Amino acid sequence: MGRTADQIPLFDSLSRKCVWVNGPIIVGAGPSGLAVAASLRDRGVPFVILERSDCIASLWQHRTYDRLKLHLPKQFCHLPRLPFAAGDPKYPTRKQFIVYLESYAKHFGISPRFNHSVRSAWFDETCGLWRVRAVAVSGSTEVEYIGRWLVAATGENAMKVVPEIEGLAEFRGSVTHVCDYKSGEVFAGKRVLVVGCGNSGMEVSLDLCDHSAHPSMVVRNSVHVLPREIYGRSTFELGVLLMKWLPLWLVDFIILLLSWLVLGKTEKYGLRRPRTGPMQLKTRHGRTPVLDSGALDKIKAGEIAVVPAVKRFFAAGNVELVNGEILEIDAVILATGYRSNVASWLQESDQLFSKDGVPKKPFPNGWKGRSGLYAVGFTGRGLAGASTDAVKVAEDISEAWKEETRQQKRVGACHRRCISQL
Ligand SMILES: Cc1cc2nc3c(=O)[nH]c(=O)nc-3n(C[C@H](O)[C@H](O)[C@H](O)COP(=O)(O)OP(=O)(O)OC[C@H]3O[C@@H](n4cnc5c(N)ncnc54)[C@H](O)[C@@H]3O)c2cc1C
Ligand SMILES: NC(=O)C1=CN([C@@H]2O[C@H](COP(=O)(O)OP(=O)(O)OC[C@H]3O[C@@H](n4cnc5c(N)ncnc54)[C@H](OP(=O)(O)O)[C@@H]3O)[C@@H](O)[C@H]2O)C=CC1
Ligand SMILES: O=C(O)C(=O)Cc1c[nH]c2ccccc12
Repeated sequence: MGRTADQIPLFDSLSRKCVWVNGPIIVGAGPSGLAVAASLRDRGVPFVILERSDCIASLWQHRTYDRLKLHLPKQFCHLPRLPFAAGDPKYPTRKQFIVYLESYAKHFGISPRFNHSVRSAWFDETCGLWRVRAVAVSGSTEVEYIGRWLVAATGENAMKVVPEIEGLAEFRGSVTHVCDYKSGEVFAGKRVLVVGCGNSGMEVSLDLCDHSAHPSMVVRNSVHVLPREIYGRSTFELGVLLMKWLPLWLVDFIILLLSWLVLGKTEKYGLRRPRTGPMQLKTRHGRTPVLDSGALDKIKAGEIAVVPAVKRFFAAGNVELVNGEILEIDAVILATGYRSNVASWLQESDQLFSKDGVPKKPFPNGWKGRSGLYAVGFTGRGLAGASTDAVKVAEDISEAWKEETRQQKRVGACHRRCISQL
């Protein structure tokens, strides 16, 4: 591991090492971690990024399916200070997005410490510093990073949600969470139950159809399905534009009217709409509407069956639904969502985060805690929300870092806080 003057090992033992970081410690090298790092680099502030995986943007590299594309136009998905290449399409593919993020990291000279899984982080009142313990995934080494600022950038998708459904553990066929799904190829000819009808459940069901599998999709609740584009214009872009002039309820009214013209009544196909409009649900509750990329046509054609909630699975390979119907199935794909893991590693007394691992204060106020704690990318607003957070966090840390650096220079070049030994 390379050492720079900003990261000085304080003491080494066989299994534990202490590293002083003259700048923020960023946890997570996804788009949020990269965005805040780039914004800090721009302001001349040093940092360390700790990443549990072996690459940047591990969600996109290891935990997404082959056919995935950004579902918002690229101008809403780029990170601060570096837009997508002009040659990239309006909706970059997963691969193009990864290439963009790799070049982003290279452009800003960002080299995260990979295979470093943060297990705990707490603020040590005695020295006024954050103490962040990471385990090097390859071996038994534990490294403690110590610094004045901590940025949580581990994302809203750090852990898969696996529901507890009776009989699921005994079910004889394959059970996969969508984060391990790559393509429908391996399911050709199989009857597959897709649990969940968010963007993942809908697109995986479509992918299964395209690979000659037979999906049934569980829809247990209401859901907003919108066309990805309305008459050639991104629905999201239209929503953002209208929101500049009109109240949210009116924006929703217009979007729902246009969606009805393009898609027809989704209720006819078992996709009941929530009472609250799609943009209100997204901005107030973080519930993303489905931006349809072709699944609805397959539902209309009967190639994707919409079914109600699951009551229980049977070991023999069938499933009972809440309406009493029994389906024979070969495999289950859980498209049941994700959650934050912040509560599992961050101990904080001032409670920037709720017990669910997301900031308590709603956007745009959830980015700053006390004692040098920050959050980037927990806004429920995708990549644009992460970029907004990142710029604010970098500005704030940069001011504090410059002030501390000036003070240190005044006191003497080598002045450093006293750090207790482990
Ligand atoms: C399938 C999918 C598609 C999406 N598509 C879009 C889209 O088109 N447009 C849009 O705006 N948003 C989209 N989103 C929203 C999504 O939130 C962003 O795309 C984005 O990846 C979030 O970036 P992030 O850095 O906050 O989190 P992540 O990308 O999840 O990155 C967090 C990083 O932190 C690391 N990490 C976690 N815990 C630890 C730990 N304890 N120690 C060290 N490292 C840790 C992880 O390994 C990961 O690399 C999508 C989400 C999903 C799941
Ligand atoms: N760029 C793109 O094209 C894509 C973007 N994404 C994004 O990734 C994020 C995650 O999306 P996604 O993976 O779809 O997760 P979501 O959290 O959006 O959806 C989870 C789905 O699972 C359902 N569910 C959860 N538990 C159960 C259960 N026990 N029984 C039945 N249904 C259940 C939920 O239903 P309920 O509403 O009733 O809780 C919901 O329909 C979103 O922000 C999404 O926009 C995802 C895929 C593609
Ligand atoms: O894909 C996601 O998770 C997003 O959060 C992107 C997004 C932000 N605001 C929206 C409004 C409607 C549809 C998608 C999004």
